[in-house]
Amino acid sequence: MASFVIEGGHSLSGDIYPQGAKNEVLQIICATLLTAEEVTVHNIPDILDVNNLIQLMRDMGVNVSKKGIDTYSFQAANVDFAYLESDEFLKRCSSLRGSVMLVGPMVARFGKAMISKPGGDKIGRRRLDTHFIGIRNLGADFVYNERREVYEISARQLQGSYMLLDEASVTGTANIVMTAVLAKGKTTIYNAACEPYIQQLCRMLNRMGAKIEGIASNLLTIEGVDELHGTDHTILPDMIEVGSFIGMAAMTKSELTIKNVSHENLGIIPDSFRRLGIKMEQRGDDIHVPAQDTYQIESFIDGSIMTIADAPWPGLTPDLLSVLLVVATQAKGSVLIHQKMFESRLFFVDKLIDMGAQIILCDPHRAVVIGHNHGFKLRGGNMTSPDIRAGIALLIAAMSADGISRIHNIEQIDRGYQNIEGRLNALGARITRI
Ligand SMILES: CC(=O)N[C@H]1[C@@H](OP(=O)(O)OP(=O)(O)OC[C@H]2O[C@@H](n3ccc(=O)[nH]c3=O)[C@H](O)[C@@H]2O)O[C@H](CO)[C@@H](O)[C@@H]1O
Ligand SMILES: C=C(OP(=O)(O)O)C(=O)O
Repeated sequence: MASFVIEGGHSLSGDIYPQGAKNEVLQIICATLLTAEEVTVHNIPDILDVNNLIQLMRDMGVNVSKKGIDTYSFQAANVDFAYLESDEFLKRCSSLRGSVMLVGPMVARFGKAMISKPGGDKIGRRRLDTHFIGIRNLGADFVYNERREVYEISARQLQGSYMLLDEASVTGTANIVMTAVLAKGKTTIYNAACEPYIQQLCRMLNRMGAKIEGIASNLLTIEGVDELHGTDHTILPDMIEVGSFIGMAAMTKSELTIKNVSHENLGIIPDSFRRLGIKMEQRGDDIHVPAQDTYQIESFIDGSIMTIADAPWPGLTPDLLSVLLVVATQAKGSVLIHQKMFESRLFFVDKLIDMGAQIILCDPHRAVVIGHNHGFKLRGGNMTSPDIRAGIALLIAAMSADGISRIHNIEQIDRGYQNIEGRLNALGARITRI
């Protein structure tokens, strides 16, 4: 288990480029299984989850070539079915959440797939009902193999269907879309997730020959086609990284320019930070955050205390609530952070409380933060990162704190943030990996 040692109290300054979006690239790589032709993907981040998925694709028999610093091509002319039956495959799948999205493309193109419990953050229950029900609606059979603790999925002829999803699941929608593109006839998915990740996936599939309408809405219509072709695709900048950098700048009183953010795909993210009083300016496609001595949390128009809550897109992504929470600890004023989707994502606040933050954890979903207005600095601490976004939030806390902090289990951060210490040290941070 690697750790970061952080010397707090240093401001940052300069330009930072967000990496490609982790949650988009996981979908896109899985989708390359839908064609025997070559698919080239640009702006792939060099992060643990993605590298694990690329290795998994290679082990499955996909021809993967590195074409440039962040460009890979994938050609799934053949897939090694013996490997898919192996314990090794199932073990690898259980190390990352994104592996669940292999099911849709495998069933659609080859008529069979296997799935064990996928990995990812341990942030509460993460059910797969939406995936299973949706893919079953298209005609696939799921059989549970008790001995191996896996589902074996098979389909002879997938048939398009109407479905109303029980929730707007991001990976669930991606999986169903990837199954439906090769099913016979028309599929309608209502209450579909519509994050930029899904929009990007649908646009790429259309370039491959799929017929998807309703992109960016929660009503997708898919006319099945017989086969798909190769294409080129560029991953969007990671909106969660963009938000993390906005919060980091405010918390460490830094002046940062976040470059090439793809503003039109950030949705409500910049405004959510503005509600905490953080000033920022859009300059072309960059976001400039000036150094700020203070930022004051807004109240609602009726004067009541601000609530920041997650919601399915175009609502606020749950993946930024940990960062917003940590940033609020040094704001002026109070805010209720309401994490509606996940039930174990707020427990990391104990560590912030140890560092001197004023937070009341009301229940597993809600925390009230009373900001210090920079009047009292957090104290450096010794902590373990429980999940990827708590990890980056703790890193931000440590960078703003007095003294030295240690964060253990930083593999959680490495899952989704590329060379984070190198990029932040170049701006003035003092972070050492040990
Ligand atoms: C690899 C990947 O892409 N992971 C992302 C994906 O995970 P993932 O696709 O696994 O998450 P889902 O969208 O399925 O659901 C996330 C959680 O929210 C709950 N839920 C979801 C929709 C809804 O309308 N109501 C509701 O309560 C679900 O029960 C679940 O507990 O989307 C999550 C929600 O944006 C993000 O946190 C993850 O980073
Ligand atoms: C929860 C996340 O990732 P995963 O779904 O891969 O666990 C995340 O990216 O914040």
